[in-house]
Amino acid sequence: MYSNIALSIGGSDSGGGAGIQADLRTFMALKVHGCSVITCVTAQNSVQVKCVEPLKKDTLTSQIDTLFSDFDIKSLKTGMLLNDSIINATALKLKSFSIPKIIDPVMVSRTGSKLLEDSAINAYKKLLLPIADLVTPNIFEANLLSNLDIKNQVDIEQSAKSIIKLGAKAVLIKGGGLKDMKGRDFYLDVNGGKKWFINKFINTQNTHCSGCTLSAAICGYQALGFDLIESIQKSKIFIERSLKNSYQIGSGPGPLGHYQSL
Ligand SMILES: Nc1ncnc2c1ncn2[C@@H]1O[C@H](COP(=O)(O)OP(=O)(O)OP(=O)(O)O)[C@@H](O)[C@H]1O
Ligand SMILES: Cc1ncc(COP(=O)(O)O)c(N)n1
Repeated sequence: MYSNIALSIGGSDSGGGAGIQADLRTFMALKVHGCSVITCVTAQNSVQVKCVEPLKKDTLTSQIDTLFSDFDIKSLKTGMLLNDSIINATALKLKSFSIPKIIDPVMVSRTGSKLLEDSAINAYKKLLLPIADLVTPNIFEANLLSNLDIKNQVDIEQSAKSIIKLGAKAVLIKGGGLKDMKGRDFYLDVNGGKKWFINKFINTQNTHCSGCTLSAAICGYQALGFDLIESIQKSKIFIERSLKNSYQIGSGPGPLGHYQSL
């Protein structure tokens, strides 16, 4: 138990909803040991992100070096990376690790605050997509990565093709930003493999951290040895159950109640 190790690289959410805190809860639910590399500290609750403070570059890279010098990390995911400098430093380090890398291109919080500077989108495209084994954008993020204005399922498939052309080995576009598409995500890989992954719609406002949880679950299942497709399949079940267990802790959307897998 807990002999498999996964790593999350992202921001701290002081409200305990999203970011590193959500990822560690997810890893724990899957009985995977979770390590964390913090990129930024956010002061955040269920209705706002009050401030964001990035860590110094050396503090960031030192966290990565320290972990990899001792632990046999089986998979990793990235979340909030905020700016060019963090993206550059992270990409440079990650290039040398041949473990599954899931890139969750977090750009804006559920409460509407920017978690990625506008100028950093090019760095995402140039440096992170080419080293991604899977990238998991929502509709807003897919629009920016593919320069499209997605309106329907056909556009989602078109956007996925553009993202693969940027170098990602696979992409999973979360359809929830479109009407009647919550729970429906489109997968495409570099070999032309494609599939709609679908879970039941859960009627809840408490969806803070659903994206972080999905990418962390995929990363966690990969740390346990499942291949990418199996990991996505299992993560969709995990998400549905965790959404059913979601709860409210403040006046805004609450977090998922991470489902304890057996
Ligand atoms: N109400 C819902 N019912 C069922 N599945 C949902 C619901 N909301 C989201 N999902 C699923 O949860 C996962 C995360 O999707 P979502 O669109 O919320 O990501 P996101 O916008 O990146 O989330 P966030 O930025 O809040 O962390 C996807 O697999 C999606 O299909
Ligand atoms: C540190 C951090 N990382 C990610 C999110 C995105 O989650 P959400 O879209 O639910 O606000 C967040 N709010 N904070």
